[in-house]
Amino acid sequence: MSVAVIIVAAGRGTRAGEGLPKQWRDLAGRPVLAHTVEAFADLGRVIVVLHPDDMIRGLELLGGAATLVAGGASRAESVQNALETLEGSDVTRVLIHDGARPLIPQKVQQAVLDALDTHPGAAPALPVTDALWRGEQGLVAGTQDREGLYRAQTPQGFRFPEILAAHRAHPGNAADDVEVARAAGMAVAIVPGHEDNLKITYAEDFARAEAILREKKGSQMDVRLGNGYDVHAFTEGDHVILCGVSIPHDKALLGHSDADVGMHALTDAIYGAMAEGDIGRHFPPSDPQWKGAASWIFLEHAANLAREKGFRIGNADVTLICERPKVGPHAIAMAQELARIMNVPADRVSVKATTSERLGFTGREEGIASIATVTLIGV
Ligand SMILES: Nc1ccn([C@@H]2O[C@H](COP(=O)(O)OP(=O)(O)OP(=O)(O)O)[C@@H](O)[C@H]2O)c(=O)n1
Ligand SMILES: C[C@](O)(CO)[C@H](O)COP(=O)(O)O
Repeated sequence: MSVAVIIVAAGRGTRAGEGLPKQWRDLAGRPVLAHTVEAFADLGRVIVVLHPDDMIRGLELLGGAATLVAGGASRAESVQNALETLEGSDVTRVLIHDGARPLIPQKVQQAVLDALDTHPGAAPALPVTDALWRGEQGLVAGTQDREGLYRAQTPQGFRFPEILAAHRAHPGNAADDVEVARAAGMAVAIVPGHEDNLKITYAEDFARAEAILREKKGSQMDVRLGNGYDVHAFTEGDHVILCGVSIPHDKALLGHSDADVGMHALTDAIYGAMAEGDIGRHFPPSDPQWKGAASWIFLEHAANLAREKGFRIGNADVTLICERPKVGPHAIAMAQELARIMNVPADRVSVKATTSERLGFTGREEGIASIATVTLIGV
């Protein structure tokens, strides 16, 4: 079973008022959309549907953490655009989620996926608990029986071929994908939703979402800090590889692997935060299979191990210490490459450089040193 998650975020958020569309506004220090994407990081392939005007912003925020697709004029069109990109893939199930629901609990995602074992569609919802009235001109004009009424949430999950066919057949203007699925005759199971899974719709919803996040973080805080340090000496050559980026230079770095000193420091920082030793413990230099190895193998292993142990990478900060080559022009590409390998949003990774004022071995250009710091956050 291969799962894809479609996060629709191509709307303009008009009801949330003026300013940036709600998915790009700040929620506890990061854009709403960064929270939403991160909530699905462990599930499978993530596709984010964006307004065509937002594609560059999306690339900067999400880097390699998601595939970006341009949205349409309605939510249903946006969803269909994403579904079409999956045709011919190995995806068998899709979860379709509002980018504006950043606090989606993992147990709700799992309940939807589990229900797809027995139903072609499944979606979370909460029973209506308040009394319902009809109103006219500010007066109560009657009551409405609430028996059997639910407040619909996302992610709404479906078997892939059926929902693609349903969207293709639908005339448009559906409130959600359950409506599209039902129009095609698909049975959709209701699974328990969650009060935290609010859809940010109006400006005041941001304060509610912040409060929920604060409460969650307070009760779950398990933050680990790791540091890493590495040095590689120069040898003859015509380029160096730093944080996954190849830079022409009049020397190369000497090492058992590709000598990517920045990536090694970062990898050791992740292992360190988990008290899991260092690269040498997981990839012994005595083992010939790692000779000349690309360092992304080490970094990816450390990041995956962190995830397996129940952590997400909060942020990573790498400093390269050298007189030459100049790192500045490559720093953004380096940070994006590290983010892609670790599968974290690009705004959580920093690469910077300093000289040592011509002092010491780095000052004499005998080699390059690197230090890295990382936080791991228990989830
Ligand atoms: N053409 C559209 C319209 C909506 N959405 C997405 O569908 C989700 C639910 O829609 P809603 O909350 O109504 O968002 P907006 O359409 O942005 O809000 P508004 O109606 O206030 O403008 C949002 O994540 C929104 O970005 C989308 O991807 N494409
Ligand atoms: C899909 C949805 O979130 C279900 O509650 C909702 O229908 C989409 O948002 P809107 O406010 O109805 O546009």
